[in-house]
Amino acid sequence: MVDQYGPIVRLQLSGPKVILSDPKDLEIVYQNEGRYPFRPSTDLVALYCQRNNLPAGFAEAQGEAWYALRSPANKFLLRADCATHYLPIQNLVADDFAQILGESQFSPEELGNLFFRYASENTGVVCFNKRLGCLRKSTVKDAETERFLRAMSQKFKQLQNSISGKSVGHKFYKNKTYRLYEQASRTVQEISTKHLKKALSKLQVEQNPDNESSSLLSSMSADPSLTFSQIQAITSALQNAGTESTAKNMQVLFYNLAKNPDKQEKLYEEIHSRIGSDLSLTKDALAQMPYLKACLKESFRLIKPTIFSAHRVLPEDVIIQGYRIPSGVSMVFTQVKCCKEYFSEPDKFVPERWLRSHDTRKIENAPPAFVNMPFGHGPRKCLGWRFAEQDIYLATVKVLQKMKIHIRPESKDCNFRYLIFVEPEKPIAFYFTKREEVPA
Ligand code: HEM
Repeated sequence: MVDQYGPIVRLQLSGPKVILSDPKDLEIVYQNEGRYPFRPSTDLVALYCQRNNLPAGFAEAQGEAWYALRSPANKFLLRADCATHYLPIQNLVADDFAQILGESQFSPEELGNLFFRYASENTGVVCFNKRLGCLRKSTVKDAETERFLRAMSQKFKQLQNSISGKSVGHKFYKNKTYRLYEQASRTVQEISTKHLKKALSKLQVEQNPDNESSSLLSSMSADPSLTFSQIQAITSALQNAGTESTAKNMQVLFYNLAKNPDKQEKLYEEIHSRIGSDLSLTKDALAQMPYLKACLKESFRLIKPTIFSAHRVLPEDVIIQGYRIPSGVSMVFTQVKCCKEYFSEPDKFVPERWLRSHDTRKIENAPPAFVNMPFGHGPRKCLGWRFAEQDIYLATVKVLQKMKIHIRPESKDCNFRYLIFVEPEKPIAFYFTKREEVPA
């Protein structure tokens, strides 16, 4: 539609929606979003909260209710070192992930699940200060963790059904989609409440004032203004928003690296020159890996939008491309057009375009600021973006230290679709070979 109608498109989809694709227009939207940016929530989640007399979850809350959760979470999560604090334990998570990939052959579906387990283990570490065991071998799997993972997947599946139009009835009565979503949400809530209570009481026993702000949980538990249910709302949001999103975007990066073996090799050389084939990824090593960061940035650029739900509804009317858009109309961002305008060979995976020049320390022919916004922007920007990037860097580094990433011919031209997050239309058939082996 953007190709056919231009940078602004009006759609009638259960109310008017405007699709924007020019980064300059995105800038106008963000400049006018106000103190409490309004991102419409999915109706299934809103209905679940309403029908169960629950307050709106963090990602669904609006106005002051949203700010009351976001502001204490920001205290820790906007710190530059919030994610690097978890590097030692998350290196171990990534080691497990790489080891599993190297040990067996997996079907594309099993691989998709493995990415999800990796991301879930990492959010577990942040939310509960512990390993949940999502990557354990089948013989020693923890029954409760398995129940938790099944319930999390079920929540996403039903959310996708509701968004893709496969379910309409949930709006009017408790249909199958709604019932499955409700049941799964209750299971997730039950298990995560147990983990959270345990983690907080462990912190009280071990209380060490010097350490108070070292983890998200200790920083929140040291904040007297936060109640248990507020802490729970924040950790639930991190779990809901941080697993599928990371798992799916990580697959996109692996796909781009597999399709571009020369870039993969260049990345391997950077990794090898900094930490060899066995060492852990440290904050200092990460700071010296510009190509790794460029690869992720380029992967985000190629696939954007990374998630489909970063809409905005503005508090006042706004003029965009000469049209008055009334307040209350939902605006959706897609950035197809700007790719063609601002990047040479826009369909190619070229991480080099994000590297800074040695002399000027600037990116040559830098595109406008709002061209690549994988985590959104402004006060409502993704709360876990540092974690997301770190999780993906860790997995990529640990896998490439030992292996090469390939895709089987049936996945060579994979199409991606946008439901809640970007995802491959069919699970991607990756396979991995040890570095010393000759690829199949
Ligand atoms: C590659 C992975 C990820 C991508 C691409 C992504 C992207 C986004 C985007 C685009 C938004 C909407 C921002 C806006 O409306 O301006 C968002 C919101 C959010 N994300 Fe992420 N995200 C990722 C991973 C994570 C992780 C790992 C966490 C937590 C550990 C997380 C937590 C959140 C939360 C809590 C929100 C809601 C923020 C709010 O409403 O105030 N995300 N994410």
